[in-house]
This record gives sequence, C-alpha cells and structure tokens, in this order.
Amino acid sequence: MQQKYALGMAVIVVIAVLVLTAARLIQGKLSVWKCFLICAVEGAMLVYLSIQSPLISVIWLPAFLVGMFMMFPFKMACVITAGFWLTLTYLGFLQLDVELALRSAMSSCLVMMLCAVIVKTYNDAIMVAENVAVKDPLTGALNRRTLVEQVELESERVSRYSQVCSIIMIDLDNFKTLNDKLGHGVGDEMLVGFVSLINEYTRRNDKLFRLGGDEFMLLLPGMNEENANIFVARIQNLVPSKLTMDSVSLGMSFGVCEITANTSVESLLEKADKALYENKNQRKQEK
Ligand SMILES: Nc1nc2c(ncn2[C@@H]2O[C@H](COP(=O)(O)OP(=O)(O)OP(=O)(O)O)[C@@H](O)[C@H]2O)c(=O)[nH]1
Repeated sequence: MQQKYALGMAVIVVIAVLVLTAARLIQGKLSVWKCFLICAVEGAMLVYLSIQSPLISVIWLPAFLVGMFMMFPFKMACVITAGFWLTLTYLGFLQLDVELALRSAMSSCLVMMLCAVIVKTYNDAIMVAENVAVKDPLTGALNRRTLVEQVELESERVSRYSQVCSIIMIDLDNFKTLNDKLGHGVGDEMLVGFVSLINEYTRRNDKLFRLGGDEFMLLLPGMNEENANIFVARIQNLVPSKLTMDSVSLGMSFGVCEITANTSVESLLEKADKALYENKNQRKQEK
C-alpha cells in the first residue's frame, strides 16, 4: 500500500515538473543546459517507473523523444537518444524475458527513428519559412523587412560601446537599359552575380540587403567612413570587370554614411540616400 502511495506521489511530481518545464520552454526562459538537467532527471524517473511496469514506456516514450529532439541540436539529441535506447534495452533484458526484451528494443528503436524524422522534417520546414521571411528569393540577400532591425542593432552598439559601423547605399547604373537590351533573364543573372560578388568581398558579419529592384544596402560593422569609401572604390572597379555580358557592363553608384551615436535610423538612411544621389549625378555628368 505504502509503495502505491510513493508511486502515485512520484507520478504527480513528474507531471508537475513536465508542466512547469513546458511552460518555461514556451516562454523561452530555459537554457539548453537547464533543459538537459531536467530531461536527465525526468528520464531517470520515467525509466524507473517503466521498469515497474514496462507498458508505461509505450505511453511516454514518443512524447519524451519529440521533446528531446525539439529542445536540443539534432546531433546532440541523436547521441542522447542512442544512449537512452541502450539503457532501456539493457534494463529490458534484465527485467523481461528475452523475447519481450527483443520486441521492446526493436519497437523503441523504431519509435526513436520516427520521432527523429518527424522533428527533422518539421525543423527543416521552419528553416525554409524563416528564410522566406527574411531573404529576397531571387538573390538570397536579406530583404527590406530586416533592414531597420539590423541598423537599429548596430546603431545601439555604436551608441553604447563606442563601436564603429558604416552603411553603403548602392544603386546599379542603367539597369533599365541592360534589361531592355539583353532581357530580364540576363538582368536577373546580373543581380544574382552582383550579390555573389559582394558576398565574396565582404566579411561574415557584414550584411547585404536588397531594398528592391536594383537598389542594395551594405551594413559594415567595425568599418569607419574612410575605410568604407576605400572598400567601395575597390568594389566599384571590380563590378564592371567581373559583371559584363555581351559588351554591356554593370556599373554602380554608392552613398556612404557612418553610423553616429544616438541618430535615428531614418536620418541615417536619408543621409546615405542623399550621398548616393550625389554620386549618381556626378557619374552621369562625367560620362
Ligand atoms: N531583371 C530584373 N529587373 C528588375 C528587377 N526589379 C526591378 N528591375 C528593373 O530594374 C530597373 C531599375 O530602374 P531604375 O533604377 O529606375 O533605372 P536605371 O536604368 O538603373 O537608372 P539609374 O539608376 O538612373 O542609372 C527597372 O527597369 C526595373 O524594371 C528584377 O528583379 N529583375
């Protein structure tokens, strides 16, 4: 009788911890290591309960596994799951007769693999959806929606930690003529080529946004206005030499602006836009 009460209490504790964990997870308040600790404690308790009655594992195993694969990076979840399966199988052979232990090992292996496949498919779908939300589908550059957020972030770093950061507005020259002469397909290829060229010559923490049409913006953390001008002059020479099709070369105009402390995003973008407009006019007059 006393054992039954103890078991009942253990079940209530496990359920309470599970509910609490789920709530904290949904609020995004649990770190990976806390999740790991809670999972280890709950896993141990559940293994103990299922040894008392092997049928219980049939009920909790799938949910436990899905939770594991959702909380941890995929490879880590696979390793933990494999360890878990070995423990369960070992305990099964100790507690059950050979035939039942074998069946249980095979079934739990199958359930684990299925859970891994389901969660991986779900995670991949989420990644695709996230990419669609933040990236331009043609070139893979970041889209306009993410721009304000990223400039605000860098602007805060400049204001708080005295870091430097520059933005460069870019507009391709005579893109309409290029489209008219060579067709929109070639125009698209040029846009994709332009983005790969910029990605090739920028660092990993630099960000390129496509604002629309043939307009782009580069965000260069750690670069002051002087260095941004040197960088852009290099790119400006590189673009026509690398992106030429049927003797039509791609050209670009630019406007550089260094982010200054406590300046609104709107006025920064306006400043860069003005510099771009002046550069474009100057280039047109030089021709
Ligand atoms: N191929 C292609 N063309 C596009 C795309 N988006 C916009 N465009 C074209 O890009 C051209 C941009 O026009 P503008 O910037 O006004 O003209 P521009 O010839 O570059 O003129 P300047 O900027 O003054 O040198 C338009 O003809 C648009 O139709 C796209 O995704 N693919």
